[in-house]
Amino acid sequence: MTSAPMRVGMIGLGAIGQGVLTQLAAMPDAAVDIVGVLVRDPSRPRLAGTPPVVGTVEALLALEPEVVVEVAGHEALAQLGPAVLRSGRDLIAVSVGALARPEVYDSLVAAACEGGAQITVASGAIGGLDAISAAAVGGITRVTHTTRKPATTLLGAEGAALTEPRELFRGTAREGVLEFPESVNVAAAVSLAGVGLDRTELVVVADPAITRNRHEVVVEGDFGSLRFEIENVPTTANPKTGRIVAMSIVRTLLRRCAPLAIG
Ligand SMILES: NC(=O)C1=CN([C@@H]2O[C@H](COP(=O)(O)OP(=O)(O)OC[C@H]3O[C@@H](n4cnc5c(N)ncnc54)[C@H](O)[C@@H]3O)[C@@H](O)[C@H]2O)C=CC1
Ligand SMILES: O=C([O-])CC(=O)C(=O)O
Repeated sequence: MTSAPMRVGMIGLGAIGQGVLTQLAAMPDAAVDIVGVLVRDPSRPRLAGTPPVVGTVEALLALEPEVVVEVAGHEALAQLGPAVLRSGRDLIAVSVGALARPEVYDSLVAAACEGGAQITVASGAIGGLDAISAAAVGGITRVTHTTRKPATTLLGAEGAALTEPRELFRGTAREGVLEFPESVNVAAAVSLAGVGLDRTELVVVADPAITRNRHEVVVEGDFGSLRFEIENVPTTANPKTGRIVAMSIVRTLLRRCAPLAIG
């Protein structure tokens, strides 16, 4: 017996959104149907094969997705996420740095409780969230997260003149994810898995010698210690964003209906 494909709505059709469509197109056996995508301008011509586009969250929910994916940025998650959750649909989010604003955190959690729905933070450009959240059960003493991206990615034209790495930020994850809303959402994910946004130490470095987006996380606690490093190939559409982010969305969707779920 085959079950009906999972009905998925998506908010945003930029580097990650297009990446999700491309990955799914290469997986014809994946039982995932993107029933609609919320975009800023639905009248704009789209590539052949693009799912139906809509211009409001109400129109997206009218397409009856069972789950909605947010890949559109902090403001979109803050403004549109509550309506999705209140309608009873689960929300898979990547712009998780938005939760550093207490009022956004509170409104998303309240809407999830009201709708009986769940917010899942996709692993996005990072990994190890499962181990960090397990370690948090026993007690974590310290978490440091260092993000290095190519200098031009973080500084634009000014970065081209850099001859050595420049530290752009050192402080709490809460401050950093709001200062770099398109570059270190991963630090918010690590924080929420571990010791929270105020106790997670974040460093952001613009590095003229690298071509990939690097994240390094070190955790110490009762469990022992953990060191996680990843070097992400940037997407062509948005060099701040690694290719793996779209892959993580597809993986999160497939996990929802898999008989065996890993991690
Ligand atoms: N957790 C993670 O690992 C990562 C999270 N991100 C987050 O994902 C966001 C999206 O990343 P990309 O796709 O690379 O950005 P992008 O800039 O390529 O695409 C974002 C798209 O969302 C659309 N959009 C924005 N607000 C919207 C709204 N209210 N309604 C409909 N569409 C809207 C924009 O028009 C744009 O097409 C980033 O801003 C960042 O916050 C990005 C990379 C990694
Ligand atoms: O793709 C990455 O390297 C991470 C990123 O932009 C983010 O966390 O916002």
